[in-house]
Amino acid sequence: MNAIEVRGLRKDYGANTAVAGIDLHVAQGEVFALLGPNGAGKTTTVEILEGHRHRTSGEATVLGEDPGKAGRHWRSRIGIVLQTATDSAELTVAETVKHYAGYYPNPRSVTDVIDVCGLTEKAGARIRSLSGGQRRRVDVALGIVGNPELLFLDEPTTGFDPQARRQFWDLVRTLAADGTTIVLTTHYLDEAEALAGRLAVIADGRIVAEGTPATLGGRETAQATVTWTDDTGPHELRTDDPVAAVAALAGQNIGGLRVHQPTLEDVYLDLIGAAA
Ligand SMILES: Nc1ncnc2c1ncn2[C@@H]1O[C@H](COP(=O)(O)OP(=O)(O)OP(=O)(O)O)[C@@H](O)[C@H]1O
Repeated sequence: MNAIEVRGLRKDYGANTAVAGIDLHVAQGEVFALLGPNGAGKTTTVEILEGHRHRTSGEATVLGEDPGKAGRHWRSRIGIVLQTATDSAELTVAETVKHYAGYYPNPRSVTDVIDVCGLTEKAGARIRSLSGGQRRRVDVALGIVGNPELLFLDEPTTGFDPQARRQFWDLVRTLAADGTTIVLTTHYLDEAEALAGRLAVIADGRIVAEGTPATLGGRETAQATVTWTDDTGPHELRTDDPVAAVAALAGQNIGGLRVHQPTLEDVYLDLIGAAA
């Protein structure tokens, strides 16, 4: 059974359509990323799946239940890390995590959660004394302390330094290896590429492409660009066969040889541009 099944999902705010009929599924144990520009409908979609917003129409099943009707037990099986940070500023990190653990029937060990989120040194520090990135880690700790089967991460690494981002990626991989299904929204293409098994791009409330990071938008068959310079000047060649193009240059007096395969970001920007 899939962790998430969505058919024809739609959300209107008055005359404004935020989600315009989305079909998607997320398999159990999968890391699935939702990409898209500001206002595309990612948060609305995810909040409907979390049971925090009502849909206008369409069908949604999350862990076997309709998120619009599911109750407390269902909620305890889901972890959520929202964009907005927690604010229990006077409590310490350990107190906050312990407090949240109390809401769940089957919580993880508070010490383990603090450790896996890289907060051990800050366990006794008050939340208000933490940096932005450290607070974000507390948000993640609160999202996973209930030992969720399904974890929603909404732009989880915004404000992280590069090292913290890598550590967070390791944490997501650890959770995924334990069998947690993860739905990630992000604006970082490298993050989606590093973590997601599959991803979908939303623009204007619709899914405009879906695939693996390697195949999204025809990336694996897209042309490469070979550039080089010789004594007549710079050259650029778009080709399906960059190996043959480079081989043809062997033995010639050239410099600055480069082969550029489209990155996930190139493909994404093309998709978004085409949808606009
Ligand atoms: N409560 C609301 N009332 C009216 N319109 C809303 C409401 N929430 C979202 N919208 C509109 O729905 C659309 C989709 O918003 P949403 O927050 O889902 O986008 P997003 O893809 O998550 O964007 P971002 O990357 O900026 O977080 C936007 O046009 C937004 O203005």
